[in-house]
Amino acid sequence: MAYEDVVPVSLSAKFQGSFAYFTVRDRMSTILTKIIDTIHRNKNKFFEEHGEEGVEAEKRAISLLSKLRNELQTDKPVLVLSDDQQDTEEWNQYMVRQQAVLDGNEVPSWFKSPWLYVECYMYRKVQESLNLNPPICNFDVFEEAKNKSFFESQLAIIAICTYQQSVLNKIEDLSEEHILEQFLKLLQVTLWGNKCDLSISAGKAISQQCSPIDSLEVLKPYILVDDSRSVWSVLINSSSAGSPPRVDIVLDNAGFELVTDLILADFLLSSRLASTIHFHGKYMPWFVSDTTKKDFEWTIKQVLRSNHKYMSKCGAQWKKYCKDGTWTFDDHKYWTLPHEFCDMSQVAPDLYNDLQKSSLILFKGDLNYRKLTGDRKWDYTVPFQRALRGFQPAPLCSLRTLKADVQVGLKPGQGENLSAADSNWMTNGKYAVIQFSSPCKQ
Ligand SMILES: O=P(O)(O)OC[C@@]1(O)O[C@H](CO)[C@@H](O)[C@@H]1O
Ligand SMILES: [Mn+2]
Repeated sequence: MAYEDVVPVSLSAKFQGSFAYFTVRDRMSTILTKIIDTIHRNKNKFFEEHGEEGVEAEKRAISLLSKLRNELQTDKPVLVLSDDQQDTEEWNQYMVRQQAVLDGNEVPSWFKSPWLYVECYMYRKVQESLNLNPPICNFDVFEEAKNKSFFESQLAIIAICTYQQSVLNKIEDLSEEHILEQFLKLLQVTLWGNKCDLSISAGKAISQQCSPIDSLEVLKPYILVDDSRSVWSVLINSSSAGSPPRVDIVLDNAGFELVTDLILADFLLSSRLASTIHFHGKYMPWFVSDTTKKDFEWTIKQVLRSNHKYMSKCGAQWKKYCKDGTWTFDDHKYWTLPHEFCDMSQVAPDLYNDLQKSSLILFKGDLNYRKLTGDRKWDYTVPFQRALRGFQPAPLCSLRTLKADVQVGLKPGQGENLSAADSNWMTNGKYAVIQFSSPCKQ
């Protein structure tokens, strides 16, 4: 690869006092404690479903997770996976590669290895502790928290569904300029929806309480890079060329954020800016609030079942899209591997080839941004495209609120000014980017 020569180091807990260090030290072990607690609280459910075998499985899973938490807290080496799943071998090979990049006598461990790797590894190990205990292997340890955050955002969901129906009612009469205006609004709604992730708060409920449309103007100054016009150009150029494009959305969190993604997807179809939407989600519970297939289907069902007229109208339309194939959902295993996205064409060529058929890929959220940029110590002014290191299956855009200390594509001095004004600007979720990259620009 042409760029391979100068790649900055990975963020890691080995940099004491860094955000990665505090995440590995505090947030990740809190999350493990909550998981242990959740499994324990569900003991009766396991007994009802599987009898004594379910209770035994609960005990064994908890013992594996306690061991894992202890290994994390004492910076023990990371261990091979032994649950014999489709991705087990891939994970173990990745560990061997991590070993190879360390000094001869060091082994990959929680505080020495790249943060991206060990954080993904923790969620995969949680799944392993369940996989090794078959009666409870399909238990989603985060389901309760995800569903709770959906219900706690009810008012905001009603507000956005009501707004959506008012736009859709008049959509046939809207000029291109008005469609653009609505598009920009809904892109920002889905952007700020990314504030609602449950991993940064170590599982503590975060919901959207007020009307998302009303806050857009106030939030605008916090968008550090806004390439939304380039995103618009891709859509409008392909649709005026006669074929409304396929748009892919690489989802992040369930709950309010997912609803905002579905609202945008619906709008793109209703305004004929897109002809199909391909959603991508997680194959296993991931980073607390990430969307699995079950969450995706559950959310649409809940919206459809609502007593609120406009909310259920949205749900009915979304169900129809799923049924007739206008919306598809894919949970490729690559999204729950620890790789930077620049590895995708080699590690998962099937997924890369599929994404190449898209006209526009929207990447939601912070973890996707970390994987797009490799979670490395880039200078703030490095162009986004450079940080992608050749990952460009199609025009793509990251919609992300900043919750990790990696940021590229800023103007000279912009990062320094932000640091002077707000020392936590990269991690407090107050700021956001709409960052675009297109193969044509290469
Ligand atoms: O991808 P998301 O949901 O926007 O954020 C996930 C996330 O909160 O998890 C990590 C903390 O554990 C952060 O690096 C990251 O911001
Ligand atoms: Mn997430």
